[in-house]
Amino acid sequence: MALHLTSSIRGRDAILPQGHERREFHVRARVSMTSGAWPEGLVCLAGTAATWVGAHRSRMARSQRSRRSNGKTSEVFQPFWEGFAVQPSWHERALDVAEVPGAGRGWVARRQVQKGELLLSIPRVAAIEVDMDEDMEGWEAELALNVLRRLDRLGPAADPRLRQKHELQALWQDYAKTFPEAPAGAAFWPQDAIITLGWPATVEQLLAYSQQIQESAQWVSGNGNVPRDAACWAVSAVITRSFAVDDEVRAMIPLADIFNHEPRSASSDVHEVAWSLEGDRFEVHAPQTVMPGEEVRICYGEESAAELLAVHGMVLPKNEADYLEVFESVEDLVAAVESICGAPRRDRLARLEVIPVDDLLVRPGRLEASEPLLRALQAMLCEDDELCDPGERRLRLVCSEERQQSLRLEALLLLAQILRGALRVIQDMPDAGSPDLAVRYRRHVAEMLNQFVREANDASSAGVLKRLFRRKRRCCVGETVIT
Ligand SMILES: C[S@@+](CC[C@H](N)C(=O)[O-])C[C@H]1O[C@@H](n2cnc3c(N)ncnc32)[C@H](O)[C@@H]1O
Repeated sequence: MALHLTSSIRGRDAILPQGHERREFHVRARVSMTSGAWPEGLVCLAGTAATWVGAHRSRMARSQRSRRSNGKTSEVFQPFWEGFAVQPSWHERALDVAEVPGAGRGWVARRQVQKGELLLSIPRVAAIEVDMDEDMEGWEAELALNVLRRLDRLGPAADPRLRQKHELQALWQDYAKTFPEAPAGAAFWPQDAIITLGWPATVEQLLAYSQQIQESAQWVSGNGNVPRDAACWAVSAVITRSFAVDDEVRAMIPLADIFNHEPRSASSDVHEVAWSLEGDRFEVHAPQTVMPGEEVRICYGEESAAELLAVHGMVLPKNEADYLEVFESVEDLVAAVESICGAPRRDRLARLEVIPVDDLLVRPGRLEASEPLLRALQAMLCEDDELCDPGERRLRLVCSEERQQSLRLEALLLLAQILRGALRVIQDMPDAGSPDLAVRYRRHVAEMLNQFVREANDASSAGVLKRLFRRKRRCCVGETVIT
């Protein structure tokens, strides 16, 4: 049976420790931003990731992560490896636990590891699980309570039926001591700290997710009769260290939770399935070939910077799965275009509604990464008769090649103008009073916006020059597929 991350990775099988289900993250809560200084029409809300072609991590980056394993760190895990009956045997293992700067501990190759090689095989009985159907929300509460039960940490007034004796209880109690003592995710921050993240869509997502997490902690605290801190610890442990299995089960799997995250987009060719459930054992296979001393990382899912921050409290320098939600809906996009260009477009809304909200995102990297948003803008800017609806919820731009280029240029300049406004707001936010991670997140957002604006400037000056010097040629009718 294949295991997969329920909604973040579409159409592919994988098992990934993941902080939350994307659909849960998208619970919406209206936020009134304090600044009021956002460019008119720029409303940011949750959306989901669309695929895009991103750069793959370089050999250089991998070798920078190479770590000599410290024998002592690894040996701490020998009793767990043997006690949980992990295979292959401790002496035949391909990996060591090592300290990885900036990432806590991670699994490092003791020898060359071949892509697809079996790294860990863990009996299912060693895991702590919760059943999970498609619509189950708040799974983290149930799994956190199960963790506290397994650790025998329920309070005296908890329902006695929840008490559980398990053969691996003592081992789990020791194993759990290796977890971080306090939650690191921004979902546990107070509301005013979350607001300092600055980007409206992120703030909105985080506030909604934080509310869900707080409610889960409340439920765990009540049902387990444990202090709030203990409940938050357990919820944080399960959202940072559990694995989704076929949309049916969520599991804390000892030793498998030591793999660190490798951010990758859906289109990455190294985005291989690392996990499977074979019979009554969880298996982890190497997602790619790794040299001795290099860390083996797996992809937790297509997590944006905001999602990683919410769950894990980390802002990674490079994340090809990242995105920024610029418009909440096509209607917001229309409003932005109208307010900047002064051209009414509302009557086109019905036709434009086929554009998925997933397209209204800015992504890091070259302009091509944000192509769906640029195409949506072109559909907004063109004349009525240049837009063709061939049915099946598709839209096409049908006009001369030259006209298409000019529309693309217009779209680029318009989006750059909108993003420049957003950039100013982000950059003007004072660092004082914001958690360090919020400042890092805002810098990350500013960097992404700056990159887009730079690229747009370069592309538009190249485009203008091309048009100025273009020799007269016959215009042929071209087609651009919008959706
Ligand atoms: C599943 S655990 C991985 C093992 C963890 N490093 C440890 O020491 O126990 C997930 C946590 O590891 C850290 N982590 C995972 N991937 C990381 C990365 N690429 N960079 C920095 N920290 C990372 C985060 O703290 C995250 O919440």
